[in-house]
Amino acid sequence: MTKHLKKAELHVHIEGAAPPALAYRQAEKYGIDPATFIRDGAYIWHDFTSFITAYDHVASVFRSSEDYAALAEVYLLELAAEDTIYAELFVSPDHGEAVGLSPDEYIGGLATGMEAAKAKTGIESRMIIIGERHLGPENVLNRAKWAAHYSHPLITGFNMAGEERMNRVADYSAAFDIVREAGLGITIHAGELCGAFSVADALDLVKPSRIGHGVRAIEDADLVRRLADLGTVLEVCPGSNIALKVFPDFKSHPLRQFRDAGVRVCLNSDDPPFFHTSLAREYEIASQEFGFTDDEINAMTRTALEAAFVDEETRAILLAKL
Ligand SMILES: Nc1ncnc2[nH]cnc12
Ligand SMILES: [Zn+2]
Repeated sequence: MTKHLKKAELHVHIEGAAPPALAYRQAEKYGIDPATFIRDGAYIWHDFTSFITAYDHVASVFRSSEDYAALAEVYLLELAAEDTIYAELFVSPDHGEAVGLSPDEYIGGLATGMEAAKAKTGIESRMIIIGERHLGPENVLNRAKWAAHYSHPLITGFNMAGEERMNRVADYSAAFDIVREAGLGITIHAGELCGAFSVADALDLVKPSRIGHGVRAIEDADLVRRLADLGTVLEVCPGSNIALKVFPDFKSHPLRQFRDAGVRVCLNSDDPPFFHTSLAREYEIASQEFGFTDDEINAMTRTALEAAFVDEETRAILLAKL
């Protein structure tokens, strides 16, 4: 049982964490037919492309600062109730802009929810700005320029998510140069839909301290050694990988191989209700499906806190809670 273990989440997309019941109520509030993306209390999708479409539908029913405050608070309270002490939320101002919310309104709403959850439970959280790869290099570059100049104490990092099969990492490297120069922490989705070359591109051109997923690096033994030598942290999301058919089952999933090869790994939930999971369930999967002991799982949580995009004082407080 991993219920009692302290937990940390470094890889969760905020709109992807919306409980279907909340998204349903939001749709009704704005006169949108929820049947286009929710059936029998679950989100409707069948592959990565339809997942992204469903994700965009869910995002489109959050239309005000208050909606985003409620979403962040509901999700963080859920995490805190499962002994989570720290969470980084991937936030995408492009989704706010798609429904007419300015970045100020979008970020301000999320920050209100994060502060409310901290006041109620003590859970610490930060925001990581997402550039959506499928919106194209120019869009991601503009988002990076915006992130580099938008100073907010809860925004501490930059990430690129979205359709990995579109373009190459090289097309986006200028965006990462800008946010690196601005002092933001850097992580990037790679090695999820594309193979080892995508992780190698990320290491060569983006030099991230963490990689979202990264799991298909397992296809290249030299690359696995390189990840171990560099100390790059993989934000592993086993439930997501199985749901999206990156691997057919947990037996084929390389989490243990990475850990045994000395690659730094931590456990994450990605878009929990889409993949019928939660952070607590990912911890349980690590125990039940991968056979990790409590000590081994605690070591992954420690890795997450060591790799978190927080100031050193906050990191020391979080590590002391473990
Ligand atoms: N698993 C995932 N991969 C890439 N982009 C995403 N956006 C939300 N979830 C994602
Ligand atoms: Zn992700």
